[in-house]
Amino acid sequence: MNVLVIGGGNMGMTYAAAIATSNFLTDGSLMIFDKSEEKLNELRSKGLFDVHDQLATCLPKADVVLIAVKPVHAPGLMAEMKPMVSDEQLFVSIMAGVTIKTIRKGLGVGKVVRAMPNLPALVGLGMTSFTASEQVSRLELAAIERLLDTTGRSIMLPSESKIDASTGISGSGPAYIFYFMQALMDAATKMGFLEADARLLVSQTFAGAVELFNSSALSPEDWMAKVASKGGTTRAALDSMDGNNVNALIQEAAYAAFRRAEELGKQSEGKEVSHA
Ligand SMILES: NC(=O)C1=CN([C@@H]2O[C@H](COP(=O)(O)OP(=O)(O)OC[C@H]3O[C@@H](n4cnc5c(N)ncnc54)[C@H](OP(=O)(O)O)[C@@H]3O)[C@@H](O)[C@H]2O)C=CC1
Ligand SMILES: O=C(O)[C@@H]1CCC=N1
Repeated sequence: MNVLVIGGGNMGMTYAAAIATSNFLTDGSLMIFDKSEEKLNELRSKGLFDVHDQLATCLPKADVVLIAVKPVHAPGLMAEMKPMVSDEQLFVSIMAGVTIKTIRKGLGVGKVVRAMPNLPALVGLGMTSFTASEQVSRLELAAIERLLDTTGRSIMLPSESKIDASTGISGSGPAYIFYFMQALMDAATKMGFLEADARLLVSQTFAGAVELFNSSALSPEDWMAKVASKGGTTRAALDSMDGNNVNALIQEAAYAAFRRAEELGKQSEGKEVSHA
């Protein structure tokens, strides 16, 4: 199988490197295409893949094409790709808010997988959700799942609406965690800790809590109860968060991302977006 990654930015480079260093490709080649000379030099210096600066030299040879450019570049890229693609090829897009319908129409093809990864893919701990057009076979889906899993874990979802929902949870989710980390670091700094110490206190606390959570089937609420003693410090903090409706506010934020993903999808299809 020949795989082509289009766009060698954060995500494209991450996927290409993960595929290259995994045992995903037992035969065929891994190609990567970008337009910027600086990016091309960086890609070449890795020595991991076959780097192309022309679509014509790589696109027709690809069995699977992973599209990893920014959504704003999608229309121009698809117009350039269209004369060189065939219905046998399978297209995997990780572009946020670009629907399968838009890609099928833009490229004039049938087999499209839409995936929503997240940034921890950079360190092999990504969470990717994906769904596919009905033209993609079970065998092809299994291969795509293995490809996505080179950057962490993946989950297949039944619809694009669920992809939009997962964008509000796992796609944008790392930023919510960083938000919480920043708030705790700000508190630590106010309490007089040096920034390096604040960073250690916060990062080890997050890492330890996640490790604990993954060590059993207990819910976050079960774990909260284990940390909090009656009348103790944790109860004081949790009561403060409950009093300020923090749970509901976090849910509202996740829904804001979900709604924005839906809006972007509609815009990619040229539909009006109502802000009612
Ligand atoms: N970052 C994240 O957490 C997540 C990102 N995504 C999605 O991943 C996609 C890629 O994001 P990211 O890697 O951060 O973006 P980057 O801007 O880092 O990478 C995109 C790359 O594609 C290049 N490019 C632009 N147009 C073309 C073209 N026509 N042909 C070839 N290459 C082109 C860009 O070059 P140049 O810089 O010169 O424009 C750049 O090198 C986006 O669609 C985003 O929605 C999805 C989930 C999470
Ligand atoms: O913010 C965004 O639009 C993209 C999608 C999920 C993460 N980053």
